[in-house]
Amino acid sequence: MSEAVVLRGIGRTFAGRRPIAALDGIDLTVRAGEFVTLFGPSGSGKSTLLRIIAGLERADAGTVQVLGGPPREAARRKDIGWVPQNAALLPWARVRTNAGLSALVNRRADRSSHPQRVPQDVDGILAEVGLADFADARPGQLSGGMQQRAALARVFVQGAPLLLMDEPFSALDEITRSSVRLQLLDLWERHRKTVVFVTHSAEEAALLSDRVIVLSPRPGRITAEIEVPIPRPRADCAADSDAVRAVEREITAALRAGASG
Ligand SMILES: Nc1ncnc2c1ncn2[C@@H]1O[C@H](COP(=O)(O)OP(=O)(O)OP(=O)(O)O)[C@@H](O)[C@H]1O
Repeated sequence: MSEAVVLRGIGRTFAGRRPIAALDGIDLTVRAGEFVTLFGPSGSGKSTLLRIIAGLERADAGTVQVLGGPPREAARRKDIGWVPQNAALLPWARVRTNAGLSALVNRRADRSSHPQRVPQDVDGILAEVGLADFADARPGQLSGGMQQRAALARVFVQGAPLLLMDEPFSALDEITRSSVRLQLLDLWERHRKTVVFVTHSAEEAALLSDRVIVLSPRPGRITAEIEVPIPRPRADCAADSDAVRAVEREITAALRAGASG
């Protein structure tokens, strides 16, 4: 399948005494294996859109197709992995258990075979995120950055073809954040899952993404789509290469133009 997510005319208004129009007329196709970032001001509906793709929130208008069907079907098949802002690891379980848990639970919950979901080797992925020596540690023994790397390992072990990440690094300090970001870049370039990512960092969006979708202030509408032409693998171009800086400037300019238009 070449299209992982297809959104057509998506709108969402939250009811209330003063209804809040969060999203309006969103048309977006995410190709299988693409890394797409949603970028926009606070309140532009990024999390709402991610939740609609995950099947956690309904759209009032438009249609949503995820992996060829309704989002809830994909979620029921455990074909969607979610990375939240906080690592949300089980404090009493070792890192290896945490990383393997969702894959194990999914296997038990649903024994039918889903060719798109390929659970990965736990220790192999922990090694890829640099946690091989901490597989037997408990989350409390890890730094914040290491905990978030364990959360990344967990979602890659799960083997879901579509990963949704809602500001996964926003709670980290800047130095830790740039190192975990490179870890995700490396992991993604090896595994090439479809990712829809939300961030407030133009630098992060430029470094990680194939394409950046810029949203206007509320109600969120797509005001720009920026293809990132930086060749992969990108680990060597680190955060301060001229190519990343140029894309970062383009994203920031598009955000400003969308906010004023
Ligand atoms: N359950 C809800 N009930 C009422 N209003 C909501 C609900 N969820 C979101 N909203 C409103 O919808 C708008 C979009 O929210 P959303 O969290 O999707 O934006 P965002 O772009 O992710 O923001 P941020 O960057 O600050 O996380 C906001 O004005 C928010 O207050």
